[in-house]
Amino acid sequence: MYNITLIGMPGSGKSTVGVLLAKALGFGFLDTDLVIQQQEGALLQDILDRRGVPYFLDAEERAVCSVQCDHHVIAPGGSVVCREGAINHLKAMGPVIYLRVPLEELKRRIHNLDSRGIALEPGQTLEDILTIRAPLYETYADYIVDALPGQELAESVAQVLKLVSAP
Ligand SMILES: Nc1ncnc2c1ncn2[C@@H]1O[C@H](COP(=O)(O)OP(=O)(O)O)[C@@H](O)[C@H]1O
Ligand SMILES: O=C(O)C1=C[C@@H](OP(=O)(O)O)[C@@H](O)[C@H](O)C1
Ligand SMILES: [Mg+2]
Repeated sequence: MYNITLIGMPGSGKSTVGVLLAKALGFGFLDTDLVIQQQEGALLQDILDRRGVPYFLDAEERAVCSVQCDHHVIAPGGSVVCREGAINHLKAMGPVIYLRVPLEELKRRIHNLDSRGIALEPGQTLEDILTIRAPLYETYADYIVDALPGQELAESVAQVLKLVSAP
């Protein structure tokens, strides 16, 4: 079994880079946000608004742990590192790559913080969750790819491609 998982903050490019990476490698692509929505029968933001963050994270863990695939690029939500069972399931499936993007660049990229389905407790900011999650992303990553502010998407894809091979 060989899959590649991209982790990182919302807006770091897991979904956008992931699908291009899969295309370049001839792999399948799986965005686990879509699995959550289908399993829960609701949109991400609706789950968060109606059930709260802990329920959402548990639902994400259930969805991620239900994934069984081979030769796929997997793009989980940024919150996947908040549940050990979820991130460990992905780690067992192949290498994990952290797309590390500076806070200012994340803020430039995200225009819909309140509707995008981010697991923010009331009053929490993007900076707050970056502070909590950065050490988790670094701990769980097999490789880290740094994106410079303003870096072209194609360059981010090329950086990841250099790290992975297609056995
Ligand atoms: N170098 C880059 N790498 C990845 N995404 C980029 C880059 N530059 C700009 N973007 C934009 O940032 C956004 C990343 O969003 P997305 O792929 O949904 O991230 P995630 O799935 O990690 O939340 C997209 O709108 C993408 O076009
Ligand atoms: O970081 C977060 O709290 C979340 C980010 C979203 O995904 P992206 O990281 O793809 O934006 C969302 O769907 C996820 O499950 C919760
Ligand atoms: Mg995504």
